Amino acid sequence: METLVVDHPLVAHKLTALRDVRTDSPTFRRLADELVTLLAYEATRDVRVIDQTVDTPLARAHGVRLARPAPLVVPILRAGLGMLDGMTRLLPTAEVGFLGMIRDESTLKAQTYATRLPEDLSGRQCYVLDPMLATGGTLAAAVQFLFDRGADDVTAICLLAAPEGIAHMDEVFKGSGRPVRLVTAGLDERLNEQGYIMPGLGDAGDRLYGVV
Ligand SMILES: O=P(O)(O)OC[C@H]1O[C@H](OP(=O)(O)OP(=O)(O)O)[C@H](O)[C@@H]1O
Ligand SMILES: O=c1cc[nH]c(=O)[nH]1
Ligand SMILES: [Mg+2]
Repeated sequence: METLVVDHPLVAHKLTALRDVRTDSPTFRRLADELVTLLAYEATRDVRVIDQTVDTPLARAHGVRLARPAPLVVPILRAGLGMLDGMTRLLPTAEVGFLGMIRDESTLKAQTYATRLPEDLSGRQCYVLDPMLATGGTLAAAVQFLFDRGADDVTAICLLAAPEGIAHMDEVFKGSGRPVRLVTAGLDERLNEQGYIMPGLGDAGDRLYGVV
């Protein structure tokens, strides 16, 4: 998987604050929101545009506008919802589809419990939002779901990733002929025995929305 770890002091500063066990839920939400906007700037570098001219008060200028169909942003519930506003602030004309997925904490297998997306995703650029790429089971299932509906261009935006998750994505999608990109604020060392990213930031969904 083509992976970009965004190397920027503001991203590193916000990620450090996000990791801090003392960061409360309102602050965690704000930091996740700010971080995704910075990551989205890099993740949308290849967003499709078409030429357009515009009349300034002085003359005609050549520019671009976003191509159609509009990009599709797909937050993975629940934790990915914490990244949606930051993403659509940068890409206000994007459409939004929803995938509800949960990882069984004993088997670490991902289960899909909700889907609300267009049936046909041919020709759509898709941006998957999920703060954590741990074993990669969740992201692999999400990307496969989008491919099955015809998407051929998928970029995942994650706040943190583990090497095991990236390796899993490489394994699942190698030779698929459909490239998957990852843009992340940090690539951590490893997973622990419970499948948590180390040093990580804990359970992103719980830190955003409370322990369930
Ligand atoms: O790479 P994986 O090993 O599959 O783990 C990552 C997934 O786990 C977390 O979701 P969780 O299952 O905790 O659901 P939640 O967002 O409702 O908290 C996280 O937001 C990812 O979706
Ligand atoms: O570290 C992890 C791994 C999976 N899900 C999380 O929220 N955090
Ligand atoms: Mg969770």
